[in-house]
This record gives sequence, C-alpha cells and structure tokens, in this order.
Amino acid sequence: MTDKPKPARNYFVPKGGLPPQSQLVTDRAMFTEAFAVIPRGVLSDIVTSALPFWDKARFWVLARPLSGFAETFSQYIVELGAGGGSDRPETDPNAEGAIFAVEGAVEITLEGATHSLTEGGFAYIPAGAKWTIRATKGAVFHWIRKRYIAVEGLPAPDAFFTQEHDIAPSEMPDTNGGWATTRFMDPTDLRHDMHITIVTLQPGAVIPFDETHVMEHGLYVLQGKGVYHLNQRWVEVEAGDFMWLRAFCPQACYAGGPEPFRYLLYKDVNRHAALP
Ligand SMILES: NC(=O)N[C@H](N)C(=O)O
Repeated sequence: MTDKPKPARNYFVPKGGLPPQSQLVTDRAMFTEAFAVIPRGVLSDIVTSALPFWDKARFWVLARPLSGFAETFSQYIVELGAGGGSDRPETDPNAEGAIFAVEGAVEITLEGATHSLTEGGFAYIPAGAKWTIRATKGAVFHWIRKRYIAVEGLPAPDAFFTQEHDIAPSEMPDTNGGWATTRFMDPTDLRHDMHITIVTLQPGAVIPFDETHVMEHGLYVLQGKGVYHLNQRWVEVEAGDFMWLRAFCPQACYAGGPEPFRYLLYKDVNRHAALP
C-alpha cells in the first residue's frame, strides 16, 4: 500500500503553471447544511494550523464542532517533523482522543509505558490522561477528539493500543465479504461514547440503502475510490479525501476499483440524546 495517494500537503501547481479556472483540481470541495467534502487537493500548505505546546508539527483541521453541542468531535491530520511532538498534547481535561497512524512512527508515553505506533497503529486516550507524543523520524497521523460524556455509575474507559491488522473485520450480513468493518472499540463496551472503525468495501460492493441515523460521522478515505450518496447528491471521493456528515445525513455508496475502498470512520454512540 506504499503507492496509495496521499494528501497533497503542498500547494498544487501543475507543470506549465496554474490551470484555467475550468480545470481546477479542487472543485469537488463542498459545504452544505448536511455535509462537507474536503478533497485531498485542498489540504495544502496554506491551510495548516499550529497548536500550543507542540513543536515541529502542522495540523489540518478536518472537522470541529460548529454550532454548540449539535456536533461532537474534531479531527486533525497531524504531520510531525523529525523529533517533533509534544509533552502536553491535549489542553482540554475533558477531551478523550484517538490516534490512528498513517505514515512513519510515533511514540506515545502514557502511565509510564511507551507505545510505538506505525501505519495502522491505533491509540485510545481517555479524558484527563497525562501523555506525551514524539516522532523520532517524522510521522503523519489522525487525531480525533471528543468531549467525553461521563455517566454516573459507569467507569471511564481505559487507555488501549492496538493495530488494525490484529483485529478481525466483521462482515456485514449477506454481503459475501464485500462490506466489512474493523472495530477499534468493543461495541459491547458502553463506557465508550465514540466508535472508530475502518470500513472496507471491495470493488463493486455497495452500501445499498441511504443509512439515515442520528450519529455524526467523519470519514477519511484511506485507500481506493468510491462514489458517495450524501443527502441526495452523488460525490466522487478517493484516498486522501475527507467527508464530514452531520447527524441524520443520508449516506450510501459504491466502491470503484481496482483496489478496495477503505475509510476511517468516527461516530458518536451509546449515550442518551441530550435534552434542552
Ligand atoms: N457511512 C458508513 O460507512 N456508515 C457506517 N455503516 C456506520 O454508520 O456504521
């Protein structure tokens, strides 16, 4: 999987100069009342963020709550240079985090133990945990953050570290393996209020109906190509693209080819709907 497309991470100028407007490579970007699409072509050097207490680090903020409590999470692509990282990565004591490594290697130290994450490595970091992160040679990873919703009588989840390839994917019923989900969180563990999964559709496989449900979603395409049906619009997406879906945004898709269509998926789960 070394030749998979990656976010541009630099300002795209084709040979021969800038294209006419009719050929702009970034014209799949969309922001609607129900969803946003951020194509990899627009994740350029000019839209990075910096954050306090991080060094040699650049952040692409893919998602963040926009309207108070109606949205639940933020998601970043983080790029660390050699030796980059932080001794105080999280400044919000109520924020839980999940890290999914896509390039290079990061070392996370938490509760006195150091864990190395390479491509496919995953870490769950509970709210309030003290942790540090460093990349000796440089790394790229996703960082998903959510305000943890504690429930009286239910302990908070423990930190854990795992690897995508060590988890057996669950096949969706009657899809003959065409649609499968790798679950980082145990779906029966109600301490968790977010699920992070990797959804894999084999070429030609479909999500055959418009799933319309209360969970908010972040979808980062890790591999391949597909066509997504989002709230009555068909959108072509490929590796490096991000989709943010508001609660209830109808969603279905089919996978192109020739490789599997694979994406990292966030959703909020296991809690009562907050009442005003
Ligand atoms: N868009 C999706 O892949 N949605 C998932 N099936 C899900 O919400 O679990």
